[in-house]
Amino acid sequence: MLHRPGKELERLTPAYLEELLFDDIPWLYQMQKEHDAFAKVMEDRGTKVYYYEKLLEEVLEEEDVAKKFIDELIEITGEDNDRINEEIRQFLGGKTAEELVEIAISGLLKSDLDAGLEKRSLGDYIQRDYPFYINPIPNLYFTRDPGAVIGDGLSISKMNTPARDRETMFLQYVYEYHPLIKKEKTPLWYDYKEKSSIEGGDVLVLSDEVVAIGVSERTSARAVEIIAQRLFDKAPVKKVLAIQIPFTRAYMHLDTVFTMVDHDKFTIYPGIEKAVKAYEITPGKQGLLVKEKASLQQALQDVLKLPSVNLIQSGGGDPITAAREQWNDSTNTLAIAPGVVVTYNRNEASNKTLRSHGIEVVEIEGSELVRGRGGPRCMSMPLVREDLK
Ligand SMILES: NC(=[NH2+])NCCC[C@H](N)C(=O)O
Repeated sequence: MLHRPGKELERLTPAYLEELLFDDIPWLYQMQKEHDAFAKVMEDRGTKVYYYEKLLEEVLEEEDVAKKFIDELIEITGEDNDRINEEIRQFLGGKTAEELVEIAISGLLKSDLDAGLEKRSLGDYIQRDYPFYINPIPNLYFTRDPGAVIGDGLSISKMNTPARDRETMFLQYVYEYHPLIKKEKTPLWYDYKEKSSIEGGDVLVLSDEVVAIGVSERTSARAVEIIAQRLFDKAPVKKVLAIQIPFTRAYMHLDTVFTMVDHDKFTIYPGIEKAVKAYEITPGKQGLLVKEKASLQQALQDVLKLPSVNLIQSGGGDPITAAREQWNDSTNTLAIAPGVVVTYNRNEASNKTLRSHGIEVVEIEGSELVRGRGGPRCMSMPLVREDLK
């Protein structure tokens, strides 16, 4: 599942970059071209691509669902002013499903609504100096993060920052109402209304029995415990590998520094190797058993029952190149088959290293896409994985 970047990106201004988790403003026209090419690369390899916005639109064709959606949208984005909320409700109620989705993603400008509104209450006169009633959500094209399919179930993330909350609410609607997801057969591993945060960029399904989860700036140790217990109870998952990485913006999720590229090969940003800690979690008689492992490499060998694993360092051996390319998502590879990954073409040294280890590297252009700080893996959410055994 992908989301084609849209008007929400054009609502970024320097004043709101940080709050909206961006470092720069992309050029939308070019970005969409890059994104279309990304989708095509996957389709050419036999992947069926669904678009988040389309699925949501299909769900909102149903009048009752749209009504509930509008109520919830107002509840989570809402103003502290009942009359304005009522105006927003009326305004959104008159929109088609397609228009509603567009507003829910790209936001609602005060100026779109305010014309003709007569000021009555104190709250009408005094408002926060902010252009939106509903925020744009420019991070939606990182579909990896609001959820993760693990086994035959779905985890809907509790995001760490308010800037991304609404993305998970969309996923909840798709889960709840879209026939593509057979809800009765799809257990929910995590719910976006829970307290402890977990984001999909930290969830790496390593096999049908092993899931690695990053403990990071975005995902808490507590969330890992909660989801691990549920997976042990109801999924075929037997082991969870918790991988602790430094809590910092440059690598907000595990998949910005570490991804799986083949059955026994991983790529890792060398700048974090010393700081990484790995813990093996298994079900015990009274709760979870947690064991600290000697190294990440050892941990991977053990949990995957492999005689050896290869950690391929990104950046081609030079620390400056590695750090620069990590910032541009060299390590955020998307494996579309064992030993075949999609990456940005700009990360020349890292791509070359992957190739020298026998990995097939499918390059895409990403000069605009990269500005949101995410690569091919962040920009995709696998719904169904083939059985590779
Ligand atoms: N899976 C990922 N690494 N996603 C990257 C998300 C980047 C996004 N701007 C954020 O900070 O949330």
